[in-house]
Amino acid sequence: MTVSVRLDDVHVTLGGNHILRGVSLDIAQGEFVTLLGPSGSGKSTTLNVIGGLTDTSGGDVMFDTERVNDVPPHSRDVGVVFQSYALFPHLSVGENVAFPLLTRRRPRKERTETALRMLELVQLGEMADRKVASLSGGQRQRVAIARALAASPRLLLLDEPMAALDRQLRETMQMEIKRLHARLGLTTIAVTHDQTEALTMSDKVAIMKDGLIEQYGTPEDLYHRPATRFVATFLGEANLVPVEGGRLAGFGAPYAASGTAVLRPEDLCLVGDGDGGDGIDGVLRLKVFQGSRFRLEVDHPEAGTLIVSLPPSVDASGLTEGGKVRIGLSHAAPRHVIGD
Ligand SMILES: Nc1ncnc2c1ncn2[C@@H]1O[C@H](COP(=O)(O)OP(=O)(O)OP(=O)(O)O)[C@@H](O)[C@H]1O
Repeated sequence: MTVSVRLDDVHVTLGGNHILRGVSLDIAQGEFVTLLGPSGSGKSTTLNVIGGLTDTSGGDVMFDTERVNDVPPHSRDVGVVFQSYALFPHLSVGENVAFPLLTRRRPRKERTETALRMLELVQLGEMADRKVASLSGGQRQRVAIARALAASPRLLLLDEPMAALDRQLRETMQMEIKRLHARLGLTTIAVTHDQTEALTMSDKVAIMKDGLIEQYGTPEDLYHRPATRFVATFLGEANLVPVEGGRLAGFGAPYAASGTAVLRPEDLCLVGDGDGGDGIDGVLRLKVFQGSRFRLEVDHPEAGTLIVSLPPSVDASGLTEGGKVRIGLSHAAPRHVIGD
């Protein structure tokens, strides 16, 4: 059975430094949650607190209704995959996967059968007898996941599991881990500093900054309704445009609240000459074709430098750097404002 996890006002002090300063987090049974944030924000420390590798100096760590602060790591039933994979190079793939069962003194037959089942789960069923040293990075990562799952943990923790892989392999593995999660329904908590990875894999994302959770929600929530400037700019590209007197600076569009409007590049569009006056004239500073979109940077005296995303099918041949470009708000643009 998998568990729900709750952190309630968790504090951690290491080497005299206050590293976690009151982290609270609610993770439902079967959810995939990612801790995302810049280097040093406390992501790994939070994961280690959940796994029992780091002691708390305050607050509660709950698995379902059980307080686990004083439960040692090996008694928490947690599977962990580290960035380094930490596999044993002198053992075969199958022996690596079976290792957690060996330490639990399970009989040989059960160890071999479970290892094979776990390897099939990560599509390495044929590789049980191979030496770890002969595997690619992506295969090693799968072995590490199979090993973490072998002892039927109640919870899976992934600490930057994709960091050592190249980009293409990382994207493949993100989808594989997501499929595996959908199949097993095991509560999973991952750490990453890669925002695309967080958005791709997670039911919910916790954005961390300076030992605190800045915002916790679904990827859509965080992207469309960031609570702070930090979240708006950390997760994807954002245009932060002032709203003064109920009007969006430059554009003049009416807004219900004052503060700073968050406009994603895809919330802006080109306005043609025939579309009437609903647009602002800016100067095109940069035009880049990125395959899935054109990315424009447009300077406007009141709205600032705006990043605009256009579909790749748009005829952009008439847009020249240094020339004038008229842009407006797309119909679907949300009117989201953050207070200052
Ligand atoms: N054992 C320790 N003693 C003292 N300070 C520590 C210790 N472990 C971590 N820290 C500090 O705690 C802070 C948070 O570290 P943590 O590893 O949790 O951050 P992170 O968000 O996972 O960063 P990264 O993405 O770089 O791994 C950092 O400033 C780090 O230097």
